Amino acid sequence: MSKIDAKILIVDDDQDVLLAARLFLKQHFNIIHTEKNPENIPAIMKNESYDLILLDMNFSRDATSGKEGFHWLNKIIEIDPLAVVIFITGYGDIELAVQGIKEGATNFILKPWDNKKLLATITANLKVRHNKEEIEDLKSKQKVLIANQDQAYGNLIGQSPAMQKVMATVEKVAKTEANVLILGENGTGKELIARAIHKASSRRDEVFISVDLGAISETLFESELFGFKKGAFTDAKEDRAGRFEAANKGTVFLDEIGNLSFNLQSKLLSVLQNRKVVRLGTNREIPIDVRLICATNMPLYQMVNENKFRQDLLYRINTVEILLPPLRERLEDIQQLVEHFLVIYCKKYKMPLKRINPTTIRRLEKHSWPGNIRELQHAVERAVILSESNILQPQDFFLSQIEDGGQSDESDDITNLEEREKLLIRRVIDKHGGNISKAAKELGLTRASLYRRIEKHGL
Ligand SMILES: Nc1ncnc2c1ncn2[C@@H]1O[C@H](COP(=O)(O)OP(=O)(O)OP(=O)(O)O)[C@@H](O)[C@H]1O
Repeated sequence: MSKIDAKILIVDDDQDVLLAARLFLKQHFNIIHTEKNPENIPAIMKNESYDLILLDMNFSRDATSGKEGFHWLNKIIEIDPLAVVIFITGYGDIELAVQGIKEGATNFILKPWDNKKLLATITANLKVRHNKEEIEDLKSKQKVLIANQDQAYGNLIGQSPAMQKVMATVEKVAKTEANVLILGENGTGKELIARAIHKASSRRDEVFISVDLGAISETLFESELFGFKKGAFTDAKEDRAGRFEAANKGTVFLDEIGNLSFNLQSKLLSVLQNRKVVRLGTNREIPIDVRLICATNMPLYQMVNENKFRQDLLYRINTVEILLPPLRERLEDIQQLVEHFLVIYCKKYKMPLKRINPTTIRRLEKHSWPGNIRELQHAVERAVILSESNILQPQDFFLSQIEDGGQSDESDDITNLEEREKLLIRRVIDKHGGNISKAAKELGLTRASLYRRIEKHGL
């Protein structure tokens, strides 16, 4: 019979117990160590790591209080927080043993024991150690993932009074559990603000799950958000947790909430009211503990008046509201943002740090930035890639003139068809903040043919 690969320590002041346990367990497990004196536990554990420890509850003669057992249990957990400890106890001490489990023991076994039962208890509890290790491993991976995710979003920049006010609200609201509604045009930084609230909250070590409601179809809404059981529908090949469940103890960010149909608004409201989800294909309610942050670029209050958005849902999500002004209303932030993105992109493309002169900044301040900060970010990235010089000039940003005052349209001077096409493509891409899919749609092209034209014109 092959032995189970496990290292077990038995601590008991009764030599007979140690001997009997050792002889029996040696037949089933690789390494068995025994110790008569609990005082030696710290020294032993300094050099060895055990998969499981069997620990007597009372050491001194006639002792029955279990105090010693608790003392040594605490010591063991202090040395190895993942330790799996099984108390060895007499019939009269069951209540104490149960107390021991509350204090951190994994299980208990009664003396004199039945060998089969001892074996079954040890085998079952060895898995506990394995599970604890797996959980620790997942937790540390989660930390790395969270840090990585945050890095992709970067810091919140903005010295304009409007942004300073937003930042002060973020700081205040982060300390609470209040639901937050962030309103603002596309690309104004709604998700970045939501992440900043999460990062400054007591949930910062848990996950931040972002759900783009505009991208989830009516049919997928429930399975994506609430999860499903294997077989609940044709493609449900395995049980799956929904985003709410996955975000448990963390934050859920529901982006584009204004895009939800009336029917789905009711389903969402019911989950928010009950704080429970039911996976598709089951009846079991799963409690969820999430911080809710919603965002939209749609006029929710007007939609309520037009019966397009439920008033009760609005009141549930808007405990605190943050309004992000468009970039054209906080021009003071442009210089700082450009410098911020220059550092990021020069590093990304392994170039010496490029600079920008005041004339270029003034020119950027004149642009209306319909795609807001995302558009500015893409414009800086493009300028970093394409500009030959170390100091960026207005022309490096390919800004269209028509939006910036309306007096002159550079296309008026262009009679060459190729040049006109180039200008038009540049403008539409700028208008959509660099979003190729949207630009292609507006131009009536497929993404592939837009890419071909971008290449042809060297855009
Ligand atoms: N104040 C800011 N400081 C630095 N970077 C910012 C700031 N605001 C936005 N950004 C950057 O601009 C980009 C767009 O921001 P974000 O995705 O948060 O906008 P959004 O309002 O959620 O957009 P959408 O409405 O399209 O979902 C991101 O890369 C973000 O890091």
